[in-house]
Amino acid sequence: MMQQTGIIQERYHRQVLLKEFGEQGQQRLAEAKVLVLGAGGLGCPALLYLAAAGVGTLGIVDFDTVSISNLHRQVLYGTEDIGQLKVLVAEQKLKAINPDINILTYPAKLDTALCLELFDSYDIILDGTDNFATRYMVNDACVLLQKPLVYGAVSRFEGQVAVFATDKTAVNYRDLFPQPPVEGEVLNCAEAGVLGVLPGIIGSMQANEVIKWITGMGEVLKNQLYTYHALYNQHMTVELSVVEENRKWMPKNEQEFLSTNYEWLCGIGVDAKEIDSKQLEALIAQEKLLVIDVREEGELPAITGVQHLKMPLSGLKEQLHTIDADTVVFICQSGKRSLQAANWLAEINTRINIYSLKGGVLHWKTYKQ
Ligand SMILES: Nc1ncnc2c1ncn2[C@@H]1O[C@H](COP(=O)(O)OP(=O)(O)OP(=O)(O)O)[C@@H](O)[C@H]1O
Repeated sequence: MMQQTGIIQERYHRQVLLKEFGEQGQQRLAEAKVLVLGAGGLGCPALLYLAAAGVGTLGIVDFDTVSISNLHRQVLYGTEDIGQLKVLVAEQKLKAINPDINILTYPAKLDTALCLELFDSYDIILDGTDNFATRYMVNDACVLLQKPLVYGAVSRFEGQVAVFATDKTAVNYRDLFPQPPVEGEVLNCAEAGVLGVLPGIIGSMQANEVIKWITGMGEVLKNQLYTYHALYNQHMTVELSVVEENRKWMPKNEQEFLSTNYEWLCGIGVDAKEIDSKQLEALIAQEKLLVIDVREEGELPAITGVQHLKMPLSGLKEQLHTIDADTVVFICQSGKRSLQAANWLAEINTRINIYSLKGGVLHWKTYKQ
């Protein structure tokens, strides 16, 4: 036991030497539980440094397997790992670096239910994922569960880092980016490219923020956004503040969170927001469905058999902010105006599940006969 303690002391000797860190810092790391989301470009360097530094428990979530185009930046993997699950290779490599820590792997695609299941048992979350749907979801889960979140992102030669803390004055991802970008506006690494070393820098910075948060050393990037440009060595720290207006569509409780479709609100599957009459009948059987008829006054046939609101398309834009329900279905005569209405609401609302009835009332009436 004495000998093992000696080896452990030697392993961490150079960081324990730092008076700001010391034995207390090492102890705090050993007791900490850190969850890393995504074992890709950002997750790999972050995991390497967190494991090497002696974080007691590391959780890793990723559903993906290693591919050859990952290898220039995902430094935990080698050519022989192609085709293997990232979390399993990562676990093996990290264990070889530091056998004294616990590693828990989750080979799954993170969704709302998994966020609620996992986040609670960790002290801090590091987001190394690469898509907007996951970032908004992770942010909202961390706000709901009061978990600190270390955010990072890279594209081409630029990267950014921020820490979303848990107190009332703390900024979160929605203050920074109120709306997901429209489809195609921001390209991911696979489309835009990325210099391999950049996620190395940004992921390492995320690990540094985690270590500072846990040990209490220095200052974390709370209410600040750090940006870095690798080509010109330009960097900037911007002060951020809470923007209440940006938060109005955030889920207010776990139930609302679970019923939010993050992929859909980020424009993934936007074309699928039309439903047919059969799907509408199934939705009507559910509670909290709001049906809105966007035809103008006096248009026939009338909608019967389901409670609904009348909001003619001509005045709808002014009324959009009053719409509040888990699920809304817009209906018009043939399905064109209702699709327009659904798009308008989707632009300003990131929480409601919004649908348009394909074929409109005419199709629905025929279906019911
Ligand atoms: N919802 C999610 N649940 C679990 N893992 C996720 C989720 N979203 C993204 N990831 C993981 O985050 C990692 C992000 O890594 P990175 O940005 O380097 O891109 P990549 O998907 O590995 O590669 P490329 O974009 O070049 O195909 C990936 O390993 C991906 O599988």
